[in-house]
Amino acid sequence: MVKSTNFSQQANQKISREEESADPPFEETYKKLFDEIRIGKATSKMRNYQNLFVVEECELPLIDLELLKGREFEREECKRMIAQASQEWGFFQVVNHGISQDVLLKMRKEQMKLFKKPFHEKMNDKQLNFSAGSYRWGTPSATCLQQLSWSEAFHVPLTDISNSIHHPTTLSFTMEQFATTVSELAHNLARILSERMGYKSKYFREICLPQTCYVRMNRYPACPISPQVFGLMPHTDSDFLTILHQDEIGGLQLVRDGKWISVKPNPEALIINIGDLFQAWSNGVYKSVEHRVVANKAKERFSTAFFLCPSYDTEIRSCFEPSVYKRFTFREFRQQVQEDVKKYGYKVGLPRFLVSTH
Ligand SMILES: C=C1C[C@]23C[C@@]1(O)CC[C@H]2[C@@]12CC[C@H](O)[C@@](C)(C(=O)O1)[C@H]2[C@@H]3C(=O)O
Ligand SMILES: O=C(O)CCC(=O)C(=O)O
Ligand SMILES: [Fe+2]
Repeated sequence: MVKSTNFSQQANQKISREEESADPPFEETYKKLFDEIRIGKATSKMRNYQNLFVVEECELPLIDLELLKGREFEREECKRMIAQASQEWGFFQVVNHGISQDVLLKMRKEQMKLFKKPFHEKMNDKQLNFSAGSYRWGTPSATCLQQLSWSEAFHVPLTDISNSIHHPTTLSFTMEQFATTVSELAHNLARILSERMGYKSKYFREICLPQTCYVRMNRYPACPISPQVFGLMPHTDSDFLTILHQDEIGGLQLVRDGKWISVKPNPEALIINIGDLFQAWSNGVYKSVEHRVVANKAKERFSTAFFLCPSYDTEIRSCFEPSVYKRFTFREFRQQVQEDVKKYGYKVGLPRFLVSTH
């Protein structure tokens, strides 16, 4: 009797410990993949995969958006730099971007509080008033360690953010402030990039609506088996453009001239990257570049991203002929990505839509 009481007490303690843990249960859920390490399969695969260890650190092209408020020649120079970085790097960073440090700081603080909640609460949270499926972690489709992302995220459409304001909390209020200001910046950048291609229009304002644009709050827990697993596996973004704010930990890497390079963190700057849809629309002029996050062995890391996406029925076609890509709707693109991820464990992306040359 004494024994069984002890046992149930222990079990209860274990359950409450598990319930209280904020970290997703990576090891338990992906036990099979972790067995790869024990039998030595993972390391040899990793070596073949891509060189994870030798990466140079770089500073992304830095653009001061204050210039957009300057004289005609300053405005022109700023726009030229934005277009040039989008063509050559697919990535750049901006300062004096109009989103106050106060909003960025508040956003990060609220995000940290949110992720501190016990795992089961994040999975089932009713108080947050986000749609089902907003909370994501790991990679359900992973068949090997290289396809597993050691991270958790809240992936929230702008419409959910506006709705959450009906049950005001500091989190919903801060997200609304963040989303409104960052969304405005995204639209301004999209307009500049389209004007540089000769298009003066409200195109992006008309097609990118709050239902399909979203804010993604990422948390990368410290990962004891880094670098055998990524914080976020290599991918390109399925949008027009992404605006990212990362903390001082570092870990974001991108492909430049065929090599992986790591981005030097600058918490005052916002990182902008071109997504697949801008590459298709610009007929390959602006580049959607592969990037990934390397998990940190000792420290957790946070980032917040805004994705500028069109409504699902929008047809994406290139702004000049002959087009490198077939026309596709955003819905078709998303479906193809999901199909590929399910089938192969990774996203194929734009190459699926190339016009065949024979
Ligand atoms: C398995 C995958 C889903 C994803 C593309 C990827 O191959 C790797 C990362 C995933 C991610 C993360 C950020 C964005 O939410 C997302 C839309 C993206 O561009 O890369 C998703 C992809 C997805 O669900 O399409
Ligand atoms: O966290 C980062 O630095 C990158 C996040 C990212 O690439 C994404 O959410 O698509
Ligand atoms: Fe990304």
